[in-house]
Amino acid sequence: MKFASIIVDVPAMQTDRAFDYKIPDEWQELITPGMRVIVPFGPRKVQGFVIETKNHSDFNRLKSITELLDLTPCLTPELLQVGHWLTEKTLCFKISAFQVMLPAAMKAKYEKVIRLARDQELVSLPEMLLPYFQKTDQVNLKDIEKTISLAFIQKQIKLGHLELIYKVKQKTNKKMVKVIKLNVPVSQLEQLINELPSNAKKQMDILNYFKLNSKSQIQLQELLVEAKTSDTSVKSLISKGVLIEESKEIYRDPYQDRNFKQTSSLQLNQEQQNAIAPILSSVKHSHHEVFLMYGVTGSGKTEVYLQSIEEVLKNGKEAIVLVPEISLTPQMVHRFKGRFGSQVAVLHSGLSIGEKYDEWRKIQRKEVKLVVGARSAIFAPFDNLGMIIIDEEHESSYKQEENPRYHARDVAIYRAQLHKCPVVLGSATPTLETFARSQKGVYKLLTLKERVNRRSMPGVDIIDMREELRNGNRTMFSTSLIEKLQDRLSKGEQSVLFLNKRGYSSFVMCRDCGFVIQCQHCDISLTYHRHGQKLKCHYCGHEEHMPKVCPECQSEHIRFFGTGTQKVEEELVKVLPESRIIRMDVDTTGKKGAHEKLLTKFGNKEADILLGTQMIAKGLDFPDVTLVGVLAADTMLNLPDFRASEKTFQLLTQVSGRAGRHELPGEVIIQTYAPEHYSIQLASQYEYDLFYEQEMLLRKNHAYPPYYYIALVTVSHPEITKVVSVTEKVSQFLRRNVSNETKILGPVASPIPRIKDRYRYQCMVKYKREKNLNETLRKIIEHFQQDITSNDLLITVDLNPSTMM
Ligand SMILES: Nc1ncnc2c1ncn2[C@@H]1O[C@H](COP(=O)(O)OP(=O)(O)OP(=O)(O)O)[C@@H](O)[C@H]1O
Ligand SMILES: [Zn+2]
Ligand SMILES: [Zn+2]
Repeated sequence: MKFASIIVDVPAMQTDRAFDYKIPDEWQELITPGMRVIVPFGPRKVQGFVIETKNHSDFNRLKSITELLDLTPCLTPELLQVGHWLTEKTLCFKISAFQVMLPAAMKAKYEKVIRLARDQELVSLPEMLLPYFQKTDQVNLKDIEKTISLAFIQKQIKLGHLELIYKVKQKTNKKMVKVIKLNVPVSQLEQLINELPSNAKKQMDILNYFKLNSKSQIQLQELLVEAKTSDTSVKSLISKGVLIEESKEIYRDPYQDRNFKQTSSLQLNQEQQNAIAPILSSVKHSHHEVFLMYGVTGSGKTEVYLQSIEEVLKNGKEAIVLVPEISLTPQMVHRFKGRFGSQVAVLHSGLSIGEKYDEWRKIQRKEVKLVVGARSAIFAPFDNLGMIIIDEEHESSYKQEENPRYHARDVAIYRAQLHKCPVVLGSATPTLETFARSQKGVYKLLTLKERVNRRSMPGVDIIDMREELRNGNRTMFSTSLIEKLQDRLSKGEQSVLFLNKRGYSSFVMCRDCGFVIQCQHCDISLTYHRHGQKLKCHYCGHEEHMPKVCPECQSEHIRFFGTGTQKVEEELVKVLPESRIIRMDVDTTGKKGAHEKLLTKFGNKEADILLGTQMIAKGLDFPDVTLVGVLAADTMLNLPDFRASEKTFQLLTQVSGRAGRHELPGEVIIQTYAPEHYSIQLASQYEYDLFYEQEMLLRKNHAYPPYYYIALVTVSHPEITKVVSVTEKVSQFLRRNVSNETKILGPVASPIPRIKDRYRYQCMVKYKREKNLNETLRKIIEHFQQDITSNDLLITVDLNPSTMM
């Protein structure tokens, strides 16, 4: 192969295509699609992905590939295909699609280097430059910039004295350690020791160490400690040829030094057996199918995953398990490592860049068979996939909120089709989209109605906080919650207190009657804007003034809301001074490993109450937790988001599911200002099916998913007039180019109308069928290309947004 088609790392519309390069003779056998290379591109060198090799190119005067970064392709042929598909699906650049599939460590980083121009004689350089180029012909721009102005350097470049080049740097490299090996047979050691001069005590210690432990190699660091010896003694033995030193790559293993208790398969109950049978059959017949495993919390879904995977591995295939970032708790990792040991790689954002890179390479080298990870693990470079599992499929973290804006579920289904293997989506509260598909038979529905061992679901009490206020309780804890917390304290049982942070401080509510101000056109709460004391609707643009009294009951106690976990903790200590509290939020879990430490502490019963935000809502399975309290159930209901009710229902169900999972029965207290709201009522009764019906009706009436698809176009620019006029043009163009059934809403200011000094406007497309929509959207971006490249305009398109922000 003489030529390669390459996608270069220049994310722009004009460069979003393959470029041909010559393959130098010595690499013609070496280069295959999926490898990363360095190529000249204009004045600089950039990283690129080889997507094809060929014997013929339609272009002449091609440049050559300069450097080869991989010897094994980092993208398999299948992942290359996934990349092309992602580009089509999410309208992203090809380069972004390829890069998102790789660990951050492999992304190129560029360094600007100033080099002495060819033929440039040192003597004719301006004097101030001399010190830099005495010993070398190139200097980092960063270093030279410290003392010499950029303008001066630029002038020198113009004069042809210097040139600026871009050098590609790799972010992280493999971690290497020094290993010391014995270069003689162990049997000779005795004799060698005797031959050493008597003052070479340390060298003797080293040889004795090898002899006594009958080892032939050891890491240098370990040897120094174990044999209590010094670097110089090791060196002299190396110079004598007794030892040799080698560099060996090691993995940064975040779970090293950890023992995972080995577990084995449990006897499945009847419901579990019914659920696993069709999955196993699909595995056995290499048949692609999407299953929705709809099972209440604690019904044993994870055990079904584990046993399905066992079958996959037995067939010599590989599996991917996605879990939401925040539930990638040690508990979850333990369950997989406990069953599959070293066959498991773990990928999540708590790992360092280097650790992630190492876990990824274990997959690439086929040293593991299974990956458990957050969203991006869906791109694990397995080439013989036998199953993909997405736990808590309703979690919004499966959608990436930046380019490429993909949903892991879509990628999973696409990959599983290519590999002819099943996808299992699991949840106690599936998204409406997914459940609707299972009702239509697109996905196969598997149901687990009961908790394992028929344990009952915890009873739920809804506490009306308006009532509490009327009775003179101005604290954030209801009388009933405090009583029950006290009861648990006296019995030595544990409680979980959950504060829903999302949605705080943005909506306006009456503390006396619970009335929340909503848009008269959209059934969505208005957002409070401190600036100008205004309330705005982010869907239709409607706005009004912040009222002085409640429009419903005339009370003056109308205001916007806000409380943090820290505040809750302070208050809690006041009412329950004897309780031991662990607080988990962004502040206490910022440090690496903190999350895990706090949970372990709680698990060891070193605390009575676990207080936290979203991050404690999922996946936790502690036997002594018998009480769950939700401090403000309705905050999320008021987000400007048509999924607000659905998300509230999901969250309440998840949190309630943490109580009474083992022998002791559980209880749940939900505090709210909107006790009659259907998503709170139905969550408290574990009535997913009824919730589904009711919510579907609303979605139908308001033309939202799953009845309609949504595409969101967001325009941003530092000048508001520009933003408005572009968004207006975008909306008009869309209106002209879609069918009658499709609705175009906008232009309207985005829910967050300005970020980092850029104004944001949006336009929403609601459609059922719109075959050419992607093409139309692409045309829009192309049309504004000039403004995008040179005038700081940004147009983002999100097909299927999970938030409207
Ligand atoms: N067949 C079984 N026999 C005995 N115990 C089981 C069985 N299946 C699961 N369990 C146990 O029941 C508990 C709940 O199961 P699991 O965590 O798998 O449920 P889940 O549906 O995944 O829960 P959630 O969605 O709430 O996280 C666990 O402690 C698990 O070990
Ligand atoms: Zn009121
Ligand atoms: Zn509105």
